[in-house]
Amino acid sequence: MTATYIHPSILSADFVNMQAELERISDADFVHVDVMDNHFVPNLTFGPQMVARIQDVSPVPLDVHLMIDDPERWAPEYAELGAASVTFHAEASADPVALARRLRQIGSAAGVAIKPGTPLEPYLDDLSAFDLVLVMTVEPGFGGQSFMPETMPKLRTLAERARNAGVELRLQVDGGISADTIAIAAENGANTFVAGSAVFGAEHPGAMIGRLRELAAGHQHRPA
Ligand SMILES: O=C(CO)[C@H](O)[C@H](O)COP(=O)(O)O
Ligand SMILES: [Fe+2]
Repeated sequence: MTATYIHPSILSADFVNMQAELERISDADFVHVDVMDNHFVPNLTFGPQMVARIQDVSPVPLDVHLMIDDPERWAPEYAELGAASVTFHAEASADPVALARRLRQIGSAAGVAIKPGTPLEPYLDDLSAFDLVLVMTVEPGFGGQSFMPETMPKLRTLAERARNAGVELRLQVDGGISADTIAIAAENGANTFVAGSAVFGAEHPGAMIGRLRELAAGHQHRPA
């Protein structure tokens, strides 16, 4: 059975009590850290200094999601501060393959993200350049939005292309993932699940992480 990974998004955490919030999700595989610059998306979170402090105190490794312009300028900083994976948006990058190579050289896993309306085709021949592909299941910018099922064919195509090419990829979904939607994403090929409001809004985040993991594992993608 392929591993499934649950990444709570701290976008839905209490920013003033970040260390305590990180402790609440210590059962997770990774913590998903949304960096927004108010240019690439109409929202603003934090930058490298805050992420470095999160890296210092987090009980689980960091999965950084950069929703920023000019990732060539900034993404390497997040790899250098020790993030386990750094994912930048294809729409914002001048050369996604070159940037992924740089991130790997620094020592982090390299991820590329695409918005719901962005076609997959330009990247399908370069899958081996990446460790992770993030298919956004909402328009990036805000937590608490509804899952967009129309993104699922892209995920399925990606899963099939990666398998046919023999490329081991983490296929990540982000946006609207909950106990109601995780099964459909798993069935369509996702193995790495970001969940913000579903985890931090739960009475017991650890129990919700366990439940999401079980649901994902029980609905794994079956190749056609
Ligand atoms: O990248 C993001 C938004 O752009 C967040 O990771 C995502 O929205 C998580 O929040 P939720 O699970 O509540 O949808
Ligand atoms: Fe995210």
